[in-house]
Amino acid sequence: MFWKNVQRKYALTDHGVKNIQKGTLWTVIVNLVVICGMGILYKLMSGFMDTLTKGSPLPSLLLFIGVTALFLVISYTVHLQQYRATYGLVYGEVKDVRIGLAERLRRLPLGYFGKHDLADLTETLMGDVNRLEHVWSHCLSYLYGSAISTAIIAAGMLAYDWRMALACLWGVPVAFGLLFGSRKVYKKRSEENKKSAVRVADGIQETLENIREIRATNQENRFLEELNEKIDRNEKIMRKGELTIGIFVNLASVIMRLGVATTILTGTSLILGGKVDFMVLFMFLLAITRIYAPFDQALALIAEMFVSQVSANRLQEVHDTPTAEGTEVFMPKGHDIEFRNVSFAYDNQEVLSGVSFTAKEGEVTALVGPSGSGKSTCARVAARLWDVDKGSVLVGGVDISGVDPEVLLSDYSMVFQDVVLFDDTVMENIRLGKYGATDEEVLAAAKAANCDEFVEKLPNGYATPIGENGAKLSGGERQRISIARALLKDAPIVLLDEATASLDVENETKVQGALSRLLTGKTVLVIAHRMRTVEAADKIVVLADGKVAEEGSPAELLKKEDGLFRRMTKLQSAGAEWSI
Ligand SMILES: Nc1ncnc2c1ncn2[C@@H]1O[C@H](COP(=O)(O)OP(=O)(O)OP(=O)(O)O)[C@@H](O)[C@H]1O
Repeated sequence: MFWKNVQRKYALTDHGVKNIQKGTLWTVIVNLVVICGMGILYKLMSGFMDTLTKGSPLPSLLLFIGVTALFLVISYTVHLQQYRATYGLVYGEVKDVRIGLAERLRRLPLGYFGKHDLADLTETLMGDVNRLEHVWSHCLSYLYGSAISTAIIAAGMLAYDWRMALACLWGVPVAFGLLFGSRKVYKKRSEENKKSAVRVADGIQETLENIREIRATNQENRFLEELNEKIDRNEKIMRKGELTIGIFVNLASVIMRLGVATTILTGTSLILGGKVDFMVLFMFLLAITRIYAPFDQALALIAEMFVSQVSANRLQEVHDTPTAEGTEVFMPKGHDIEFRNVSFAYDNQEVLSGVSFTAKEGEVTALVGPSGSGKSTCARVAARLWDVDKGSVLVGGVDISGVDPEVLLSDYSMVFQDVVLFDDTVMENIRLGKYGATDEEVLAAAKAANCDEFVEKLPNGYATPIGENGAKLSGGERQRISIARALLKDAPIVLLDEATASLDVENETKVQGALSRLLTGKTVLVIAHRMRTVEAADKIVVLADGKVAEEGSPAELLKKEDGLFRRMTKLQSAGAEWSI
């Protein structure tokens, strides 16, 4: 129960908590071995005292050298074991926790990423894990081990002389009580600290990502001033936090050290009263240094332990968020996509409400409607990138909310307007469409998507790296890579979001040819802003305010006198005649 709590509280893996247990055990052994060393010293001293006071023969030096040498060997061995169990094993834990987090993030529904920005998640993966690593390696085992060994030593001391034991030990519970009592203050400071650090990271990321727009609008100074302000505020919050922690930790350390003074005072008065001899005081003074040493180390880090709670909670939040799970068996009867009374909301803001329509296999179904009417949301929901709130989406009669997203998505090809590319070569970016595709397959898909024309001009052809998110390519070139990916994947369902919008007329005509090859016999859901894109569609679903306003073939809808589709088509043809 105790260890389960520790595991959850400090976001440890099963393996990690076992390492902490091991580290605790070795810390107990180390502390007890060191106290035995004190015993050897005490024995030597009392031998000398007896020689001085009672005239006993000098203790055998050879025996003491032998015992000390043995002690050193044992001490070295147990310290090494403790080091391995605390520092050594923790590095494996860091790796496991990061991999576990990344795996979890991979399986989370997209909605989660809408609520957390990139800087925040990067901070969790890197900063929070780093902070916890320090606590796992430097604090937990030391603190728990010291608590156990002190309890054992304290029991021995109390049995030997309870007055001296109390004089020695009273500072430990008081100091730790003070620190535990002030935990809330640390937590508050550290939450403030974390928020302001994420705000700085956000500000830097936003400025770098939007540097083009910032320069184009001459807003550099304003952005820099805002960033400076965030950095200044963060520094002030950090200083305030450090000061608060420093005050409590130093106060606790002073209280604990007062134990030395009370031991000397009590020991002296007991010696004067003839109740104990000097060697008892000497023994307790030796013991006290050993009890304080590990706690001193823990004291310096205990604040970090409390502060790390905020990081652990952030990690735990990722682990507690339900992942998009489902069965790995997906055997639909055909690939019709059926929306049954689907409602969906982003952050309680309903965007789709009671949407019902069917996109048939072998047909092109176009989603049209005013901006913000919910077309892209429909496409995302159709691929389970988000889960619906009410109703259901069926593919070939199977409710997709019960299918593992990875398995489901192997049946989808997607070409969206905002193409995502990786900092790799053209070849590898296309190969992403189909895991393990041969070079020949990749080149055939690239050719069909009309990529040859721009790739020939690149210094290393298909082996040319294209920069972060394809920064070295034009919008049309990026989109052709995305179409090549979809062609390579050749999945039975194709989602297109204005796939040819960034192409010039000549390229659009060429790519349309490739697209028609891709679309033959598939279930195609096209999101179209330009009405001429959907002239050849088999069916049109018109969305307005998240509801289906009209449905039918283009010809049927054009006949509707006061229809939305007819009005939009008319408006766009009027727009086409207008020019600067
Ligand atoms: N990630 C998100 N979080 C919150 N709200 C969102 C998110 N994505 C879209 N919305 C909102 O949902 C509504 C529908 O957006 P959606 O992108 O589906 O519309 P659309 O019809 O595709 O628009 P457009 O034609 O302009 O691309 C809009 O009001 C939009 O502001």
